Amino acid sequence: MEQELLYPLTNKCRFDQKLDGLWDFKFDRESQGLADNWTAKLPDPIKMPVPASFNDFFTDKDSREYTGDFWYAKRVFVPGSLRGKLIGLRFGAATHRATVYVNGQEIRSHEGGFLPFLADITSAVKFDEDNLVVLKMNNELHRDALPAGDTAVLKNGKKMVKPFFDFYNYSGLNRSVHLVAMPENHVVDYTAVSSLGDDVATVHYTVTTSQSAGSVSVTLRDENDQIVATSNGRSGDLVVQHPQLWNVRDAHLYTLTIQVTANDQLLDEYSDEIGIRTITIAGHQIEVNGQPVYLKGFGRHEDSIYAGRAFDLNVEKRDFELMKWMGANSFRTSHYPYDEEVYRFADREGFLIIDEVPAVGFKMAAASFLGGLDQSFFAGDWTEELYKKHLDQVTDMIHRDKNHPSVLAWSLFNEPDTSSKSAVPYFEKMFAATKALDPDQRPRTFTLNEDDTFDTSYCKQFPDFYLLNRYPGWYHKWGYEISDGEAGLREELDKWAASDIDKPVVFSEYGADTQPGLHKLPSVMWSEEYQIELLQMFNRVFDSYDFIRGEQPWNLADFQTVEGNMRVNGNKKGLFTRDRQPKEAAFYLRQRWLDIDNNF
Ligand SMILES: CCC[C@@H]1NC[C@@H](O)[C@H](O)[C@H]1C(=O)O
Repeated sequence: MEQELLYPLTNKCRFDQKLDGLWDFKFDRESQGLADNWTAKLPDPIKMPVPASFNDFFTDKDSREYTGDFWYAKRVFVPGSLRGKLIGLRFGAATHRATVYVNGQEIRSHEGGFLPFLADITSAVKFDEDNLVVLKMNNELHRDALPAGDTAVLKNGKKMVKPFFDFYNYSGLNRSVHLVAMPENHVVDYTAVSSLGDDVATVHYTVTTSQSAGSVSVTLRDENDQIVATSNGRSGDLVVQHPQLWNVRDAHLYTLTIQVTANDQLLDEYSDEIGIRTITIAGHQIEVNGQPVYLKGFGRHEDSIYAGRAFDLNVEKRDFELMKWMGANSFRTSHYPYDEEVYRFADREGFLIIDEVPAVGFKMAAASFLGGLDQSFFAGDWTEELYKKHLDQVTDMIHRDKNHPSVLAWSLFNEPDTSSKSAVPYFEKMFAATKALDPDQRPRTFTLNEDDTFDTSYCKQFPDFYLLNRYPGWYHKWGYEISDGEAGLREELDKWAASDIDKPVVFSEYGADTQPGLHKLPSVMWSEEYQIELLQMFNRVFDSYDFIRGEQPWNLADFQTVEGNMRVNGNKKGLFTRDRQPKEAAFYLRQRWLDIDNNF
């Protein structure tokens, strides 16, 4: 569990320099790098872009599919003007695990490929010189790690991942690396939680500093840079008269500035943008500022050609323009926390985010799709170790993202196997352990997969609202049989309706693989016409039940998956192609969403 997760910035007290660009890179097929002292020098390295997944740059399959240890190295100059500060390297994401060395000294390790971590290198750094930064990384999948899978050893001795999920195991330094410097006595973390009155808002804040010395003052400025509230102390209330509330697709942000001073000297300053809003679940309504909202959006992936899972500001900008064009107002960070820049986009654009940890593949049946076993995942002997990593990553996700107004809810699993009682103890522990992590007490949930229905799931008691992943018309009752698919879906929803459950239901996945440009009249599966027919079926069902409060088809865009006889170079359920151009269904769904008000 990380202590330092604040987003890096440069100001009169702090220094932040991105180390994006070409790093030295080398596979370590024999896992000999440590023994051969690669922490001092990578022998015969190649150049590798950062941020990027290494996989798709290569022209040979052994390199693209490489599984095991691999190394990065870069010489980093540290200016002498930073002397006396904490010097750190902040990694946005190292997928899936890394150990950091500086000038040959081991600094720290980190497990989890989708959340940041800070390596404090103060003790190892040489000022006004180049410093050798080296990472030893590994991208194997295991049942006791997130995301879940296996790593096989082929007869030729080469390793191969066997994911229990379908997105490609893109690996590497997928997000930016920053050289940062902060005062020894600095702001480590802050929280800001809003409550609303009659034309007034109160932002209750807390500030954590690395040392108890010094006094803290907090200022809040509006969009015209006018001070609207101030307070002193490491916790307190900022009272804002006539607040400009953050609303869905009508975002207003404030700048919160924290200063730490001693003897009239400024020790540290940290600023961030926050939104004044509340999130509540009221019966079967999801409410923002007490107003019901209807979620229109997507499951997504951080995925694009060339750099794989790398965060790419250009792709993110295009994705937001597409989502706005569609009339969307939300998305799920399926199936892992995204780069921080994504949440800042959503804060500015007024999008709601369901923030998800990579607790995906917790279902052996998924593995059986890939030739695995078919048993209850949570009966496995790996769950104790898995739980520790899972809780660690939920804790860090909430710690990192808790101050974003865009974050609506936390998704603690994607499609876990809850059709066996063996899941219940794990869920009881996880939901109990995470209840108090979010100062804003946002709802917690998980997606119920195809096999975990109203009748078969043993874990319906846990989520604050429901996310349903349902695939009639694609994975079963497909093609001409889709009418039975609709009937079956209605039968299940009738049970939800007849039950005493009074919580919102959001459809978080549904869709059909669609080959762009494939047309057939009458339709056939994989045709553009069929994708529209499937969406029309689901929309008829959504419009029949008032407790359905959101629709997020799978996926915004086509994305890369493992090879398989059910995949045509990736998952094609996108409403847009992988190069972000619309399929016919995008025009159909856009028309529907433009007619549905955000507060419907
Ligand atoms: C029936 C499971 C559907 C599955 N759900 C998780 C997503 O990550 C996959 O892409 C999606 C699919 O297979 O299209």
